[in-house]
Amino acid sequence: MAYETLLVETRGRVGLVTLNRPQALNALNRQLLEELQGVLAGFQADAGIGAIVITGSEKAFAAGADIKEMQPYGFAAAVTEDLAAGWDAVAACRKPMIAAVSGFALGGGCELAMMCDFIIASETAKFGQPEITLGIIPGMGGTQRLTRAVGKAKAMDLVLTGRMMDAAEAERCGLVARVVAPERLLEEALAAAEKIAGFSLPAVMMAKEAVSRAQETVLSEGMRAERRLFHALFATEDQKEGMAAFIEKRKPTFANR
Ligand SMILES: CC(C)(O)CC(=O)SCCNC(=O)CCNC(=O)[C@H](O)C(C)(C)COP(=O)(O)OP(=O)(O)OC[C@H]1O[C@@H](n2cnc3c(N)ncnc32)[C@H](O)[C@@H]1OP(=O)(O)O
Repeated sequence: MAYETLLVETRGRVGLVTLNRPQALNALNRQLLEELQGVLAGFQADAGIGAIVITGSEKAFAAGADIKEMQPYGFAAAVTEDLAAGWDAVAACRKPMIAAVSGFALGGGCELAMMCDFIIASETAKFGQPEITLGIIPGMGGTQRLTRAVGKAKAMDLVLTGRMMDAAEAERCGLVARVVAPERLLEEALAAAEKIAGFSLPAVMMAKEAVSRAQETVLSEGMRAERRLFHALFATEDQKEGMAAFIEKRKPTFANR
């Protein structure tokens, strides 16, 4: 299938999505959102895909939501169309997603990266929530996910000043999991994704669900959720296989059931 705003490939068990609107620094418009929703639904349904990498260009992961598309909106249209709500479907993808970020990840670009389960950044990456400079605030989860990722002080600094932070600062404050040289970015992200895709998919999905729960609830609720997911995995063939393989000193072969 051909897309206008994305390049879509599979590399082994990894689905690779490259944002592809170079003329607009990968600004996230309606068409890109619709195409991304479709691609992720396809990867979700494809038993051969165990993890997903979302990346952009060397200059920009994404420079935010498309300002030219948003500019004519009034309050009534924003509220009735629920502007930005379509991104919830992207964040709801149940397979692990890694953002491989080079260059600008601003506004919606930073928010898209934060919808992924973790971010691997090139040394050239720049993160920010500059919406305040446009007379708005983040609308794709920036005030919420950024605050959970980096804490109130840093989130307030970024959201209220609209400044950018570089990859080193983003790693120091916990937004980014790893920083790598620009030429190693995709290789590193694909290797991490392939590694994840080699594990039992039910275990991977439950691990993702359990860690994600920690972002949303109090400790006691999160502990209960973790315990139930942990118990449930003892009903899988993969648990038997994984533990038998350890005891027999061999590599496990997971069947994803
Ligand atoms: C989702 C919400 C609700 O949270 C809201 C948002 O995401 S609002 C958007 C937040 N993002 C921004 O404010 C960043 C806007 N872009 C920039 O500040 C700059 O483009 C830059 C600093 C990222 C890069 O600057 P520079 O290298 O000088 O490139 P430009 O000439 O500015 O850009 C090239 C080209 O891309 C177009 N562009 C860039 N960003 C966007 C955008 N977010 N939406 C639409 N178009 C964008 C820019 O207009 C240029 O196009 P042309 O004018 O050459 O046609």
